[in-house]
Amino acid sequence: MKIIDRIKKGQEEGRPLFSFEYFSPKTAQGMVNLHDRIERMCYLGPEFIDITWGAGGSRPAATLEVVSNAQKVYGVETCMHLICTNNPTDKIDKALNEARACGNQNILALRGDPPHGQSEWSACEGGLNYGADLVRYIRKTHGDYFGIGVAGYPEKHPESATMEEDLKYLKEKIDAGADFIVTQLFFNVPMFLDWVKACRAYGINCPIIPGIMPIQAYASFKKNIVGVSVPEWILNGIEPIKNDDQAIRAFGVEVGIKMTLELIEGGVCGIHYYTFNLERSTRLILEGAGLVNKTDYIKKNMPWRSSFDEKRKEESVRPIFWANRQKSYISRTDNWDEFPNGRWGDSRSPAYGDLDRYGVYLKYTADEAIQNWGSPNDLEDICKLFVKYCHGETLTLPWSDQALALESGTIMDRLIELNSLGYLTINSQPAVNGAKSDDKIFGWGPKGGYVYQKAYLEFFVSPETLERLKQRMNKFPNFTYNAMNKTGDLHTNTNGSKPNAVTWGVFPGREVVQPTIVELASFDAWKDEAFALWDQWSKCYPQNSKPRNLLAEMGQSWYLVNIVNNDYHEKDGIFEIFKEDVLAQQAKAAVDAAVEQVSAQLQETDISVLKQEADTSSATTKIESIAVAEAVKA
Ligand SMILES: Cc1cc2nc3c(=O)[nH]c(=O)nc-3n(C[C@H](O)[C@H](O)[C@H](O)COP(=O)(O)OP(=O)(O)OC[C@H]3O[C@@H](n4cnc5c(N)ncnc54)[C@H](O)[C@@H]3O)c2cc1C
Ligand SMILES: NC(=O)c1ccc[n+]([C@@H]2O[C@H](COP(=O)([O-])OP(=O)(O)OC[C@H]3O[C@@H](n4cnc5c(N)ncnc54)[C@H](O)[C@@H]3O)[C@@H](O)[C@H]2O)c1
Repeated sequence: MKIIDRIKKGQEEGRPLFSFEYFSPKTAQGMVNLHDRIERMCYLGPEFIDITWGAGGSRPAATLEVVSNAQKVYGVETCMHLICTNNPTDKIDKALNEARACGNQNILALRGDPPHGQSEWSACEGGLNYGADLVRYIRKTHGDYFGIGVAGYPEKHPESATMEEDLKYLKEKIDAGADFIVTQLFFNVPMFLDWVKACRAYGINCPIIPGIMPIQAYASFKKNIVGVSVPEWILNGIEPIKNDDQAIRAFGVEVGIKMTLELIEGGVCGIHYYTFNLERSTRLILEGAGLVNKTDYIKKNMPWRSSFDEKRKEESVRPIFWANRQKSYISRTDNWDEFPNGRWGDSRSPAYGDLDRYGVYLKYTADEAIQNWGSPNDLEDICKLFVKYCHGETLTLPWSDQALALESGTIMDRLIELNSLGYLTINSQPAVNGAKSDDKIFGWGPKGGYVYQKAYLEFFVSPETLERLKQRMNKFPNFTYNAMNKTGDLHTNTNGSKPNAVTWGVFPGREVVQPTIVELASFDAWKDEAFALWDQWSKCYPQNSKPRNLLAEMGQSWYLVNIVNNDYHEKDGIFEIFKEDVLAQQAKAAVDAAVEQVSAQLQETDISVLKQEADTSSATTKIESIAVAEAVKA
């Protein structure tokens, strides 16, 4: 059924609808668990769900797999996003035909952002220009079969010069045959309601569904508010609790409930929730706003819970005797992957690794990249850039969106040393042996706890340096490492893929929590993105230029390595493995300095004088002194 018909029915019945957005997961296990999650969330009663299309046209097969399963297996009305970026019309035809073949009848038609490394939008060869062109194309090729939604921007699209211009093109999309609008996320409800009035005044009369993002973690909140105005009360509420994931989620639910109620009050036809593939916050918002009935949900979805006594209903800890029945455990809890929001999360989670809804990519245009990172011509230039980043002289790298965290200050000198040696670091954490959870530098999680970390380093190295490192590894029995190049050539001493907890916390009255793990499956998924960033960075420079060739070649041949020192008592132990390089560098520096000193002295000494002096010495001494003097001068 078309979404527009569902919206009309909801409007006739006077009930506000709600819907969920998901993205296609990065790992195979994440995909399996997303299906479980979608199935469970269907019991909340969304009118439809939609699945994003990876930026730059990446992983269309994964999008289609989720669409197909949701539509066919769970029977939930599903809307597939489709973009023009990197999608010539033959690919668009293929996607539409496949969507149609699995019973899908709804498309969110989008232009997409400019391809990676490009600051301005241009269509690909054989592709379409704008969202409106895609709407027209779908209508031309499939008539009325699909219901079509388009994107709207309550704070205007960043490329539009004025709101007037933005509304003009929004209307063009509706006139081209779109049925409804879903908006970009926002936090200011009165501003949204004013924008709806402006749309109506402009003659845009179709249903407009506001899209809102439950705040579930500080990092993703920060990443997604670029260009979005956030009311003071939200900013003031979030900053003091930014290191306490549990408090952030609770606050996010509070914000979500308030916005939902205000929007319903403002007369919207429905609300679209950007779930980021997580479940709990969205469910709590819907319950808090009275849009779903908690008891009904538990009865339908978790019959085992409703038969428990009251005290056990909120259980989310895995009893020890379930240890070997992960699937039962996972599907019995709705928040197994939600608290606390770790650095990389768990690769089994559908939400794994995505702080951005449409995938990881270089956040800068080519001009900005060149301005930020210069034009490296050789390895030395690249090492210098990484060293500058560690010094705080440049605030980002392609792999690091933000300046070094406070905790990295404690190992900054060591990081500088490593980068100057050609170990290009992109992530790190120092060892911590029981800091208080409210510690200004290392603390996280609820108050009254203690937190721990194993030292961790992640860096790129040349194949030759990797070989040298591997040879040293057996002298460090507490170290585990994984290394992979772009093609997936793996070197490891981890013997299998068991997750290694590298950050954990002990808090009053709850189980030990381990937000960050290192494991092969997530490393494997991450490495594709890490190497894609070399490629995207290289494309910021003109073809055949030195920087372009250098960066492309490094992305092709270098390895991404992570090392964990499992003995978290050793504060600086992880750096011992690089000692030989440091000593060699120091020895080389000493020799260079000595040669420089001698040659400076010789500059002042005339060789002819030496020759004269030598004439008075024995023949052997004479030849030796002249040879030494000439060699040093050379
Ligand atoms: C609800 C929602 C879902 C999204 N899902 C995805 C997703 O799954 N994958 C993804 O990669 N991205 C997604 N995006 C991001 C979206 O692709 C970008 O915001 C993109 O930059 C604009 O897409 P659009 O369809 O709104 O573009 P358009 O409507 O084509 O507008 C883009 C810009 O061009 C201007 N414009 C339009 N027509 C013309 C014209 N004829 N002449 C000159 N200028 C014109 C507009 O004013 C605007 O500034 C989503 C955005 C939203 C709001
Ligand atoms: N190993 C894996 O399995 C895996 C999987 C996914 C992502 N990642 C990593 O996650 C990173 C982003 O995640 P995050 O949430 O941990 O970020 P974060 O900001 O929470 O933490 C990054 C930490 O690394 C430090 N750091 C940042 N840039 C650095 C650099 N260039 N050199 C040395 N230290 C640096 C920061 O100061 C901070 O302490 C990616 O860049 C990637 O390295 C790793």
